[in-house]
Amino acid sequence: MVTIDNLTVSYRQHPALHHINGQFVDGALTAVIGPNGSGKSTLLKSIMGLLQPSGGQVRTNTTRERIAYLPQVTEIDRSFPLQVCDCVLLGCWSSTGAFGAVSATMLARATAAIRTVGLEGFEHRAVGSLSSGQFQRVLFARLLMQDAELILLDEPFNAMDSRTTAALLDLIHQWQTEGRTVIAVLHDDAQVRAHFDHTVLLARELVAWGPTELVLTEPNLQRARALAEAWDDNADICHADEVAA
Ligand SMILES: Nc1ncnc2c1ncn2[C@@H]1O[C@H](COP(=O)(O)OP(=O)(O)OP(=O)(O)O)[C@@H](O)[C@H]1O
Repeated sequence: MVTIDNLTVSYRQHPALHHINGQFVDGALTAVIGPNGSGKSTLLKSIMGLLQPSGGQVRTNTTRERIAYLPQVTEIDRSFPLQVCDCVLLGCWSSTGAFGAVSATMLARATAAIRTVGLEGFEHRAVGSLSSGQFQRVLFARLLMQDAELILLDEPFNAMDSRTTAALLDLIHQWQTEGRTVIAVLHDDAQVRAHFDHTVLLARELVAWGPTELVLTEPNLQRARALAEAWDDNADICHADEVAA
């Protein structure tokens, strides 16, 4: 469903991803891991089409409407006055449109999604009044509404307690049984080993991609750390991969 083809993505001509190649397994749970600044979020944003490659391409055989993307919680502004139920209903935005009416069926689905993530009774709470764990559950309920084939999650368990993490991991496994493809940026190796069959290990370049037990080896992890430490953020700009004007 998603093929990465010699992908280079740069910010101000400094590559955050450099000549990445690989294919995500359809219907699998794949973790994307690597040291800080290794290009994990950049990969997800590139798959979502939010960033323009400076070289290569991302190929997906699904439509944009069937891809769901959950950014890092720090990138989401929840200061606007929105109730939990309305926030969850935004998940079916592609079928209602910006000003479309919400049908009784959609409302029932939203209520069911809120129940599934353990937030029954919170339907009319303002999202700004929720704890970060409760808000993450709301965002997962919104993902449930989207009925996506491909789900991209950027550090979904960051700062979540173990109960919330376990509940959200259950949902991710449920998505897998429904045949959905999940790609998640994660930091916890033990969690990846326990729950994700496939792993992509990045350090701006690709260190390893394949079955988790073959990727998360000490030599691979050491190589990723060494590459990250050797990286110079103030290096000269890279002209080699400039997009032809
Ligand atoms: N909008 C931007 N403008 C300039 N540089 C950026 C931008 N976004 C990311 N970068 C840089 O690109 C590199 C890769 O960033 P990215 O966020 O993809 O890494 P990451 O692996 O997700 O990091 P982390 O684990 O810390 O979240 C970093 O050096 C980062 O500073």
